[in-house]
Amino acid sequence: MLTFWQVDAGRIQNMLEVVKLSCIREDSVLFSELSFTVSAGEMIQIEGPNGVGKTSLLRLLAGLSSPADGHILWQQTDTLDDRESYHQDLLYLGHLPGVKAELTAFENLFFYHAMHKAVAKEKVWDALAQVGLAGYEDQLACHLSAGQQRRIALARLWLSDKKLWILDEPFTAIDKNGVKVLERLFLAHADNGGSVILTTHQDLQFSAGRLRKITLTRQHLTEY
Ligand SMILES: Nc1ncnc2c1ncn2[C@@H]1O[C@H](COP(=O)(O)OP(=O)(O)OP(=O)(O)O)[C@@H](O)[C@H]1O
Repeated sequence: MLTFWQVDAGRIQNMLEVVKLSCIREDSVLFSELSFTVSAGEMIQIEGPNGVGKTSLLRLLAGLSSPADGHILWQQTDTLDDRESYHQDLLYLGHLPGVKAELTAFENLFFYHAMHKAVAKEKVWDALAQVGLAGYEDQLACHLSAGQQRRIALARLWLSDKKLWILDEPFTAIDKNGVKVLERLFLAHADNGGSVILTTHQDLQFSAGRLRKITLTRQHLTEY
């Protein structure tokens, strides 16, 4: 039997199905009748101009807000019907770093994971090293730069066994080398059968066809 992490190229499954999703903010329709699927092993970039609704869409996908209309299915089940299973498979990183200023880099990562399941301290140290924070583990987050604080949040990805990563502007404040490291991580995740949905205004350097782009325009959707 196939496990999630052994995706058979001939049997790529649709993991996430977005069906006729509509989003209204204040009195304004950001998008409506938005439908697309995300398969295991796929990386998707949601793009579009400022204010078009990318963050709003990711928040809907992560279950942090409710659509005006439509459905989001995870492995053929409506996420509203089994929110718990969906969230067990989901890692969402918002566009703010989401780190506690008064905790150290190590404490931020260790306590975040301890809330979900036990994690070995060595793994936390290793994850911080992966994001270039070796030597900064015991620094208070508030004493670190914006990019370093963002790296604490991103280090969660190295500890993650979640299938679906939804990442809002993960490259914000990250330097060029850090962007490359993240691109390699996303590719490895997808090659292992994971799925990544992200927003960014950057041009990413994946080989042709590896990153699918979905462009939001006011009330329109273009996919290529
Ligand atoms: N909770 C909210 N209440 C009212 N309006 C909101 C709310 N959240 C977002 N909006 C509005 O919805 C629109 C889309 O916002 P959103 O953050 O989704 O855009 P975006 O495409 O992610 O933009 P950016 O590229 O600047 O990050 C904006 O006009 C914003 O002001």
